[in-house]
Amino acid sequence: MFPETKNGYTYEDCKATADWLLAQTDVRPKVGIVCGSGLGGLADMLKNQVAFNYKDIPNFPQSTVHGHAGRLVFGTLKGRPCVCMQGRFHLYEGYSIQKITLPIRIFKLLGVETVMLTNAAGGLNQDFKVGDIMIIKDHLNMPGFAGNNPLSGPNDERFGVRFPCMSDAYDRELQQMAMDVGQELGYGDFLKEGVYCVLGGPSFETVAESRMLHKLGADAVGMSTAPEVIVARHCGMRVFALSLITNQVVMEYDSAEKANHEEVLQTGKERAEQLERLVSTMVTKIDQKLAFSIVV
Ligand SMILES: O=P(O)(O)O[C@@H]1C[C@H](O)[C@@H](CO)O1
Ligand SMILES: Nc1nc2[nH]cnc2c(=O)[nH]1
Repeated sequence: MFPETKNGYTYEDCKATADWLLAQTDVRPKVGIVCGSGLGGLADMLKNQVAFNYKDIPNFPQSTVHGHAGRLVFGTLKGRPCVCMQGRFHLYEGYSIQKITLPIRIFKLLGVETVMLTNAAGGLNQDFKVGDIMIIKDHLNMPGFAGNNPLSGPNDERFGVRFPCMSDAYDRELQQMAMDVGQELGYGDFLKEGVYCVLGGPSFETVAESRMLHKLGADAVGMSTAPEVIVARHCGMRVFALSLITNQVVMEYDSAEKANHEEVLQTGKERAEQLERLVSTMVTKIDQKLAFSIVV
């Protein structure tokens, strides 16, 4: 059976969860990280961990997907206080769009200022290869086109405005920082940028759908991230996101390739180390930048 779905969480629901967490850890995170399919190793990098299983956190959904451990981990990444979702929620798990994005509002109430999201995605851009890391510069929110937006329903101004702007959703300074860090780390050959398209899943795309998405300007397709980004921007957090291109989307009828979750997880394993180094190096630079802006 599908997990329980609740349509809408109040500010008080989110605050109760955030306060429950804050009472059990001294970590006061400034950066919140969401790990995509097979990319949960990032959370293991945190030192001085205080970790919670999702099933023990009030109001939290449960992870049901292989490759999503279902733990919220507080700790320090290279000395910087962070909180990390080792596993995210997806629409296809049967949760409401408000429920899959609930942790982002909890991030906000924990004091997070910058959200960094990773995901596994299929490559539509013909110049992309499996193993490329795509810095997301924009998204196509297909569920939103059909009226399924995480901000649907009553708006609570304590989170943000009724009609938030999304033309600057992905922080341009952080995109540039990722490019610079990637170059420094020698990732130039496999670091790309592009537009991410979210679909509801869980079925992968037909050939006709993939061709359509490519024509619409999508470089990669997945089943997450955009709803989280909308909620993060609504409540004023900075956003950085990247996709690991885990498979090439099938665009030809005579192709023998078949998309599958095992390939997605396998590619995650092969690129995990580089991806973790990119994100963790950025965290140290974001922190320096914040410290600098406070001094100035
Ligand atoms: O959580 P992400 O977006 O990384 O997960 C992707 C989309 C599906 O959940 C799964 C398909 O293999 O990977
Ligand atoms: N929709 C979708 N999600 C993915 N996640 C990882 N690969 C893919 C893909 O090819 N399509």
